This record gives sequence, C-alpha cells and structure tokens, in this order.
Amino acid sequence: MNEEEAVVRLTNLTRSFEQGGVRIDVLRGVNLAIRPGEIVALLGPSGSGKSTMLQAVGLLEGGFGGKIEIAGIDASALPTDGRTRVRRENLGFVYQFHHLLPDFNATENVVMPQLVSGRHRSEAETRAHEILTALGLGHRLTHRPSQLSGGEQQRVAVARALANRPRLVLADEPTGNLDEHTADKVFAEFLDLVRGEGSAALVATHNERLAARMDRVVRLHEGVLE
Ligand SMILES: Nc1ncnc2c1ncn2[C@@H]1O[C@H](COP(=O)(O)OP(=O)(O)OP(=O)(O)O)[C@@H](O)[C@H]1O
Repeated sequence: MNEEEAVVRLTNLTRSFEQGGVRIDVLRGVNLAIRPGEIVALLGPSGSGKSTMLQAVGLLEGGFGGKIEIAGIDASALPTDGRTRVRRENLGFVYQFHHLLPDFNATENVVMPQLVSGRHRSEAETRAHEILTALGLGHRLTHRPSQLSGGEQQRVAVARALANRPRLVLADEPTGNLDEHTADKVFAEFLDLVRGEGSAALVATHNERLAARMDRVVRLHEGVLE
C-alpha cells in the first residue's frame, strides 16, 4: 500500500497515563494502515487500550506520541481547528451508547452533523431519510430517541455516523449495549451499510463472532498490535 492509499495510517502511536504517581504505557508503538473501504476489527481484552486507540484516530484528544495520518494528512501535527476540520471531513463515530440528542427526532439527529458540515437543510433531510430508510427506520423518522427501542436508537446512531459519507467510521462496541439477537441484526445492517457506502471502518469489540464478519482482525496485546 502506498502513502496515498491509506485512509488512516498510524506510525509508532504511543499513549501513557499517569495515575497516583504510577505510569501506565497503554499504547507502546502501534502501527496500522487501513485501505479505503476496508473494515477492520480491533480486538483486545478489557483495558488493553482499544478505546484509547479509537480516541487517537478520532483526533478527539491530544497526548499521543507518533504519527496519525488521515487520508494522507498528518493530523498529529495540526492545531485543534485543523484537527476538527480533518475529523468533520473524514470521520464518523458510533459508540456503545447512542448519544443521540434527546429533544430531537430521528431525522433531526441525522440532519444535525450535516448542517454542521455545511450541507443545506433540504439536502440533509433527503439524505437522512434515505439512510434511515435503508436501516429499516422509514416508519420512525419523527420519533424521538425515548420513543425508540434500543436497536432502533442504535440504528439512528449508525445513520448519523454515515450521514456525511465519511471515509472512515470509528465504532466502539457499536452493538455492545444490545441483546445478542438484536446486536447481530443491527451489526449485520451496520456492515451492509458501511460496505454499500464504500466507507472504511475500525470497530473495537470483544466479540470474536462479530469480528469474524469483518475484512481483517487486529489484536491489541501489551500495547502493540499483533
Ligand atoms: N484518562 C485516563 N486516565 C488514566 N488512565 C486511563 C485513562 N483513560 C484510559 N486509561 C487506562 O488505559 C487503559 C486502557 O483503557 P481503554 O479504555 O482504552 O481500554 P479498552 O481496551 O477500550 O477497554 P474496554 O474493552 O474495557 O472498554 C486502562 O487501563 C485505563 O484504565
């Protein structure tokens, strides 16, 4: 893979935390490159640093050593506003808990990030309806999160993450809060949608079964990928 090809390229990524005078080296030199459209499972035991790694790639926090390139841009070298722009233009996020805005309905939750990115409202609404319908929520467009089931809430969160057609979706246990049957269904829909949109994804999970459905599996062990 040449430099231009990677959606994300991590080179010697490190992160340490200090707590009560004790230093923990969570990431000790992580290297990873993800191709456009490639869906990668990130496995590792609890506390191995999966969320920390996603935070690094998501440009959500500082304090990391090494290099984080997103779509060929060295984001680790950018000031905060530059990182925000790279994040908005390239990344979508799905978390274990949906983090939807409680006072806004499903459509509005999916419209919001598009408005922030400068899309016109009518276009954003069309896109929200298209993507929510693709996820089987055509009959739930005006429901608020509290009026939706857990699986439906998580589908709205998936729609929100994909709304801006991100090059890379970052997902942290995206179905970890759902029962097994619903998790399997929502996860299959998530994968279909990501594949259909041609986005790449990095998905942290404990679930080997879900991991096996992705294109590649990487494992965090003692601060490095194996
Ligand atoms: N802000 C912080 N301050 C101190 N330690 C932290 C901080 N954030 C994370 N850690 C530590 O870093 C380690 C990795 O945490 P992280 O949440 O990345 O693991 P994880 O693999 O995502 O775990 P899980 O699967 O349980 O979600 C843990 O030991 C955690 O306690």
